[in-house]
Amino acid sequence: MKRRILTVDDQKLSCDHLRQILEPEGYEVEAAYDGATALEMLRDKVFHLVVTDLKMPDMSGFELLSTIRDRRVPVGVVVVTAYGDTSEALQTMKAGADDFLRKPCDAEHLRLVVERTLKRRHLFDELAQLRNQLRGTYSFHTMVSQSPKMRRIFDMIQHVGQVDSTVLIQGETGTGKELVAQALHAVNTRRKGKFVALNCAVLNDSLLESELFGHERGAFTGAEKRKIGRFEKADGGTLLLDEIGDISQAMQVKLLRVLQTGTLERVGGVEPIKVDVRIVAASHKRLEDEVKARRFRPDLYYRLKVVSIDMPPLRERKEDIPLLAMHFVEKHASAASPITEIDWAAMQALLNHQWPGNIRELENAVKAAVAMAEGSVLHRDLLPETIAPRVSPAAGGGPNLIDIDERLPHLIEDLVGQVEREYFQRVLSEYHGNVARCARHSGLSRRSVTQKLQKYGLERQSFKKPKFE
Ligand SMILES: Nc1ncnc2c1ncn2[C@@H]1O[C@H](COP(=O)(O)OP(=O)(O)OP(=O)(O)O)[C@@H](O)[C@H]1O
Repeated sequence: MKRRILTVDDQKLSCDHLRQILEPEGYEVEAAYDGATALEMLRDKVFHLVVTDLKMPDMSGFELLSTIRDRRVPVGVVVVTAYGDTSEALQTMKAGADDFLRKPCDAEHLRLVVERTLKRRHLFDELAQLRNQLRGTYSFHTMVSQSPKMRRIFDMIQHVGQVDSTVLIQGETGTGKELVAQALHAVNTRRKGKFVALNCAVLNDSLLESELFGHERGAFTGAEKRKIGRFEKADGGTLLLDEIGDISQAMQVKLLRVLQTGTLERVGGVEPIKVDVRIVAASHKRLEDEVKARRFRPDLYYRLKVVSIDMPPLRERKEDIPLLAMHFVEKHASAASPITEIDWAAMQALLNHQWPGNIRELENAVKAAVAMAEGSVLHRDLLPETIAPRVSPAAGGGPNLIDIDERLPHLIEDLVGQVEREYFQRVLSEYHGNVARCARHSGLSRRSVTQKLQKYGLERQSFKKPKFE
């Protein structure tokens, strides 16, 4: 299908000039000589891109852009600004322009900007469509991820969830260790019992001991009532011991004893109490190193790491950033902050950041941006400066002030490919390889489904229901 471009300028000559450059490139080009006509044309016909002048007598290009975005017309917009007016260019980007061009338009630059904008729009639209189709495909309990490393962890949780082995989850802060622990609880029959968590790093030994094991009335000054500890509260369920690498040697001994015997004594108590608790331990420190440095007991370490899960940091699974960012937009958007999209420049800043605070840092950044946003789009300058350093207009000068990361289209293309492959795999298996039913389900023609299966090397035969005589 030919890509259709609408040029908007009160100067007929300028529209003709754009047409002369763009038509030989294979685009279908139409012109409107004022904003109101442009809006009418956009209502009546599908356009993929609008290239509008900024200065026009009745409705300015700026107003046209804002109306297009307010009405959520799914079209790319490139604004043509006066030469050298940097602040104007920045303003238009803030208002949701995909890109801008300076007058007089250089043919080569125009071709490049148009091609790039159309490509990005196309990928973004595809991504948005897939997101709707696939809500669910990349979720696992309260987590979302499409990175192969995380998908393996999800499989593992499903697998070890059925047994009661102790699990050690290691990984940097904010990588989702607690969510993994909750998922381990949720897939186990113990989900009928409680999931109890305790951060061991914030308490001194005596407080930690009474928090874990409870205490009897009068066990120490201030112990006015009997207290039930976390172990007892988690009886029949799961106990997450977070930041286990930070507990003292003395506490390690006490904990080991409870793990070995399955019984504990409350502080100040004499009666052994039997508990049936599945232990999940988490640590941002690598316990193996702590053992080598003789700060952590090897016997406790081996007892904890019957199953070991290593959480990859976010910088090693950048393909998850668009998915997670959109997940957090959806999670935190509200009637007062009705964000539905993340613009290109903001997404690029998210992809370029190194995320020392991992997913928690990403969630906080998106949450704050959603709360501050006024329109439906999360723009780059809503993100913290540490993630999206401000571009000073004075420092500009090149054709584009915002440096577009050229890897991004590939990254998104890969993502779309992966998402799509998994989608078709799932639908094929649901309909046992029946292409007609897959086509009906996905709203595509049989031919398109067959092409997709070929593209992703999916053999419909292998999804057929086995026949038994
Ligand atoms: N895969 C994921 N999908 C959605 N949200 C996630 C995912 N992973 C983590 N989060 C969110 O990121 C935040 C941090 O996750 P979590 O508390 O589980 O990390 P953690 O590794 O236990 O952190 P810490 O080491 O600081 O205790 C939470 O708000 C959580 O909801």
